Formats: sequence, C-alpha cells, structure tokens
Amino acid sequence: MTILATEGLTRRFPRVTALDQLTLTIGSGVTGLVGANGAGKSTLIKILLGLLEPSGGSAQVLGMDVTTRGAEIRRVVGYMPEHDCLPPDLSATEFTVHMAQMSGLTRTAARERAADVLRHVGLYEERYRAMGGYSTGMKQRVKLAQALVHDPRLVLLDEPTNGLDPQGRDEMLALIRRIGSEFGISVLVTSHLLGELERVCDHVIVIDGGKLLRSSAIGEFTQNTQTVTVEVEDGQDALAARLTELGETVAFHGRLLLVDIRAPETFDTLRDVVCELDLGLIRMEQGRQRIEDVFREPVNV
Ligand SMILES: Nc1ncnc2c1ncn2[C@@H]1O[C@H](COP(=O)(O)OP(=O)(O)OP(=O)(O)O)[C@@H](O)[C@H]1O
Repeated sequence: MTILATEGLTRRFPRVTALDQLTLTIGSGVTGLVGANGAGKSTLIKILLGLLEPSGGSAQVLGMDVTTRGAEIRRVVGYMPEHDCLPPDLSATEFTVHMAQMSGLTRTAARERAADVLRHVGLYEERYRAMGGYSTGMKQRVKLAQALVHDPRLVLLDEPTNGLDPQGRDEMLALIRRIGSEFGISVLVTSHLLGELERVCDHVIVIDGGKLLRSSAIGEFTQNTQTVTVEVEDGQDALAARLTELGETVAFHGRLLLVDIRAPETFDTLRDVVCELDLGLIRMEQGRQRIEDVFREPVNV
C-alpha cells in the first residue's frame, strides 16, 4: 500500500536547490530517510505536511495532494520536528493535551490520549514537571508523544535521536519500532546515520543534495554490509598485502580496511594475520556500513 509518493519533486531556495527532481514511493511500515546534513530531509518533510510549497513536481500523502489538502494531511499525520520547540514553562501533560485539542480532540479525550501516549513513551511522574528542566531524552519523548496524540495513520520523525546518548538512542529506536509494529502506524524517520536506521526500518531511502541515491528494502542494504571494518595502529599496508595473498578481498577507506566476508573463516584469517604481523588492533567491526559507502554504490531504485 502506498503511503506517500513524490514525482519530480523540486524545491529551490535562492542559493540552493534543496530537492532536485525527487521521485519516490513509500509503503506502510517503518521507512528510514538517510542523508547528510543539508541533504534535503527536513525540506521534504515540510513539503509532505503542506507547510512548504514545492517549486516543481508533485507529492501525495495518503492519497492527498500536499499543495491543496495540507490541513487534511496534518489531521491524520503526526510530526516530530528536529529542533527543540517545547515551551519551557509548560508540563509535558499540559503541552500534549493542548496539541491534542489543536488536532480536534475534546478536552476529556485529549487528557486521556495524552496520559496514554506519555506513558507509552516512558514519561511517568515527570510529566507534571515544567519541560524547561527536562533532559534532551525527555524532550525528545514529549516531541514524539505529541506527534502520536491524535492517533495518526503516519508519523514523520525528523532526527528523533539527535542529541541522545547511546542508551537514549537505543530506547528511542525501540519506541519507533513499536510504533510501527504494535500500533500499525506507518513511520518515516530521518537520520544522518544509516547504521542506526538499519536496526528499525523495513525500507531505507538515501538522498544527497536533494537527489535520490537509493531506495531499497533493508535486506538489500544488509546484504551489502557483508564486510568487516578493521583498524590497526600501524601496518595497514602490510595487513592488506598479507590478506590479499591469502585470497581475501580488501579495500582501503582512509585508515580503515574493509574486508569482504567470504565465509566465517575470514574472521579467523584476520585474527591470525593481525597476530602474525604483531599489529595493534584498534577495532574489528562487522556490518556498520557508513553512509559514504552507500553513496559510492550504484543507484538501485
Ligand atoms: N528556508 C530556507 N531558506 C534557504 N535555504 C534553506 C531553507 N531551508 C533549507 N534550506 C537549505 O536547503 C538545503 C536542505 O536543507 P534541509 O534542512 O532540508 O536539510 P536536512 O537534510 O534536513 O539537513 P539538516 O539535518 O542539517 O537539517 C540546505 O542547503 C539548507 O541550507
């Protein structure tokens, strides 16, 4: 089922083309939108919400045209903005109830839904405290709660893990996965880190300079991450040479070596060669494909 689609979508600002002939289709489930800073992610989200006019092309969300039916779209789509936008003097409960009422819920329904979603995102007694004193993680949770409070069919989450520590990131990613799997709400989530989206998304779209680089089911990405990244203190040339001699496929990525995992034995070979050459191993990491690596691959739409 198509949740949203764009066709030749373009948005020009005076100095930059933020979206350049972007054509994509997104189905139900959790979709990741990956791109470096300035790639055009927030611009796309604002256009999808009907908050920003495209300069060219078209876009539909849940079958509705973004240029003519923005208000209807916002009624059934939740939005978690990237930047801090929470009034510091209000409590999470007051703010979330207000947002629910803005979406058309009665005061009683708004209070019930706000209590539910704040519990769902893991804010308990703190929900009565002024948000000015919240940690970044708590603020991100309130922003997520207000995006969900009117029971949307789709949520657009702009960099929800921004500013979070590793544990906070893991918790936020788990929440996002639950929104998709338990509540059946479709999710479009942006990040500049492909690695973290891999863990929760069904489908990933990569954009750069406002252009589509790639749109693939997550399985296709993970198939392409069958490499192990190796970093040693010194001697990467010797390591690469010896591995190649032993039949392994090795590529340089700056100071890092990317070794194709031909078979599970590749790990044994690597360990043995690092010992044999007496190298200081800094890290050996599987499957964390860096976004630049995706950029170097052929586009597969
Ligand atoms: N209102 C605006 N006026 C002028 N230029 C803008 C405006 N909004 C965005 N841009 C430019 O458009 C490009 C895309 O910005 P956008 O915010 O969509 O990127 P992004 O992928 O969301 O990155 P980030 O995560 O850093 O916000 C950038 O070069 C940005 O400077």
